[in-house]
Amino acid sequence: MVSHEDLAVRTLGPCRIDSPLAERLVARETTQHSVVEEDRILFDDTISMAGGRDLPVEQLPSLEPGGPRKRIYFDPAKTRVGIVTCGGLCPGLNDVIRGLVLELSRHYGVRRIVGFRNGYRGFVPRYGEDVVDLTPEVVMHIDDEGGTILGTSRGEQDPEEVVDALERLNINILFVIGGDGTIRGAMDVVRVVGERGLKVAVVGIPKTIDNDIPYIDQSFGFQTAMAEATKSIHAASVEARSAPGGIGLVKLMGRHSGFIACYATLAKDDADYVLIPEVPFALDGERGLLEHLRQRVQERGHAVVVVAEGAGQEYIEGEEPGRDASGNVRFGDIGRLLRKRIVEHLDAHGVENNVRYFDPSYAIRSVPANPFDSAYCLRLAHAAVHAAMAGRTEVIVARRRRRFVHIPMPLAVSRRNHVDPLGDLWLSVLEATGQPVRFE
Ligand SMILES: Nc1ncnc2c1ncn2[C@@H]1O[C@H](COP(=O)(O)OP(=O)(O)OP(=O)(O)O)[C@@H](O)[C@H]1O
Ligand SMILES: O=P(O)(O)OC[C@H]1O[C@](O)(CO)[C@@H](O)[C@@H]1O
Ligand SMILES: [Mg+2]
Repeated sequence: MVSHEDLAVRTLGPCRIDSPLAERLVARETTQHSVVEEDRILFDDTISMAGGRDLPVEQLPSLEPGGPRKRIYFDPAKTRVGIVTCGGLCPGLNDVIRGLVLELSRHYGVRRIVGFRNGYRGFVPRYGEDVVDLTPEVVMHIDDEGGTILGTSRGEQDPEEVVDALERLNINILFVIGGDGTIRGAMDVVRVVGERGLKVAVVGIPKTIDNDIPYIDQSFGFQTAMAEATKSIHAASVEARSAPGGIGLVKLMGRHSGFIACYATLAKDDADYVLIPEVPFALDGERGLLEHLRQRVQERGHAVVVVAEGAGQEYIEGEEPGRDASGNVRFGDIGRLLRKRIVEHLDAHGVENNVRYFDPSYAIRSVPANPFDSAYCLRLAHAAVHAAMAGRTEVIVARRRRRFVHIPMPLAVSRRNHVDPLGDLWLSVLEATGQPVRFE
């Protein structure tokens, strides 16, 4: 259970400098729409969860609100900022970079902002990466494109070398935009910064199309990626309905969490089956997927199956899952395996079938953010700048139940966000598809 201590945010020191934004904050109070900096946001949101702790309200676990402070830690005129993007692509990376640069320069008056190229390797001299000066002019229209203007990478780098680069460039604030691995890397940087007695704030903006960062409503780019995925589900459905025994099979990204598969399915409401890593399924047997699918195709003439890449890995034989440069598992292709097994099963039962396999893969994450995600990215960037200028460190900024909050990095990587097989989302998927609760 998350405790009060888990939610404590680290700061570099007292805020003694008047914020250039202070005037705008005078009339603010805690309402449904804002939380003042002196207030806290309760972690639990049901009576049973909060009541179960048996604590007075002021001792209940609570989060520090995000947003501007009246006084800040860093002197903007003397502050130098670094930005890095790491891990896989995600719609909105450029929006976040743009938002950070514009907020820092226009509202705080920070004049020295650099981007490190290609993830954490951009700090390490042997890669020979250049450093990019980021000005409002440079970033103004970068949100029109997907990807990241800074480039990104996977693969471990020595945090000592990262901090060497921060020292060489006199960086006071480092913004890291990335997923769980990136946040772990940032925690190593914070440790080395502390060991060297430096005052560098490290603030993260969590990025993942998989939506697997816990304790937050939704990661930026997720909505765009899942909207993009619906196009493949629609195409699969059209193909399936247009051929005798048509079966549209769509494989979507989602290594450990099936959020994209679930939401894209709900958005399109065309799929008959959704398979995700969190819910194991039997393939064979009377109550297995293949037999259910055969009956469905015979009854309705067609079917659509959506599968997340991490689902059903136990069926991929003879292949040890590989690892990428960061140590993340590289799964076998469950889509191809399903296609083969579906064809074999229906052929064996003399059922005509036409399987159309879609693997949109990188296409769903390399697009520019949609307007909702763009607005979200901008607000996350603002929150990250406010947090860093106020000397917060080893935190990510995020929206939780519609409030912007600071979440300590150790908590953000303490577990993964999963689709709960007993939760509301999976229930909605079962209602939408009509698939059995379990294939067993
Ligand atoms: N456990 C870890 N400790 C320190 N650094 C890490 C760790 N895991 C990953 N990193 C570093 O963080 C960077 C990005 O990690 P990774 O490739 O896992 O992507 P990610 O941030 O998790 O994003 P994605 O959602 O795309 O997986 C890499 O440079 C990697 O070396
Ligand atoms: O091929 P890459 O770039 O390593 O990324 C693939 C992985 O990245 C993710 O999109 C997460 O960022 C996963 O869904 C996917 O397995
Ligand atoms: Mg990751």
